[in-house]
Amino acid sequence: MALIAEDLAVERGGRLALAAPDFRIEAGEAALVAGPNGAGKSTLLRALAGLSPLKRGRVMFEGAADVAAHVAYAGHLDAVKPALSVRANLRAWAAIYRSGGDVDDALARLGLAHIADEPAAFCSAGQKRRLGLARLLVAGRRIWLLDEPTVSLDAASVAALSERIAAHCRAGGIAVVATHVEFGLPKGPRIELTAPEVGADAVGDPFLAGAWA
Ligand SMILES: Nc1ncnc2c1ncn2[C@@H]1O[C@H](COP(=O)(O)OP(=O)(O)OP(=O)(O)O)[C@@H](O)[C@H]1O
Repeated sequence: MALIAEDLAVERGGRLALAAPDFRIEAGEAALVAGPNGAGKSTLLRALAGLSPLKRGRVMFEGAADVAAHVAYAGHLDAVKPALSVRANLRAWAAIYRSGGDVDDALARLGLAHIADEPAAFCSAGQKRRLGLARLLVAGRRIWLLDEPTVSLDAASVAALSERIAAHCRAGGIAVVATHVEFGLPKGPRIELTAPEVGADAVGDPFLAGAWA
């Protein structure tokens, strides 16, 4: 019942973007993915979601390699359709996941019931983020991948998110959370990433190299 990664490496733009330590996350655990800007946190989540191909290594869930089929991914972009109502946005996601997830229950749990019939275009940044997180509740997937989920959230919403993740893990789910802001998470491994070493021929980060000065 564990999510296991071995020898993972991913290239983006022709350069090594991720070289992750091996990890094993048991059912009921939440893993914290930590590391400085550019260390590969988003790349790791994208790889687990099947959005970035592996250069090396393997990922397994319950002994099989089709990890992406078990994943619900909340990335940096909110994927909100502004012309649709808040409820219609979530219904569309429930249909995509074919989960039969309870849309109105998810809206209520994320504090969005009062704006369910408003166009999503009217949502504030935090409300859009909560709508993105409500997708997880209707997805019916065992593995939640969350990339900086606290961005734009107020303190009450961070506490509610923490409780939703805890409930997911209590039900036997797994969460993989990349965050610079450590908030209350269920127990689980800490996956510490460092930026892969760049070869002498590689182009470094011009910002970090001081090229703006
Ligand atoms: N679309 C892309 N094309 C090429 N390289 C990319 C792309 N996106 C990210 N990278 C590179 O991949 C490496 C890892 O980036 P990633 O976004 O995974 O880091 P991160 O740890 O999530 O950073 P942050 O804390 O800033 O969000 C960085 O060196 C980055 O420059």
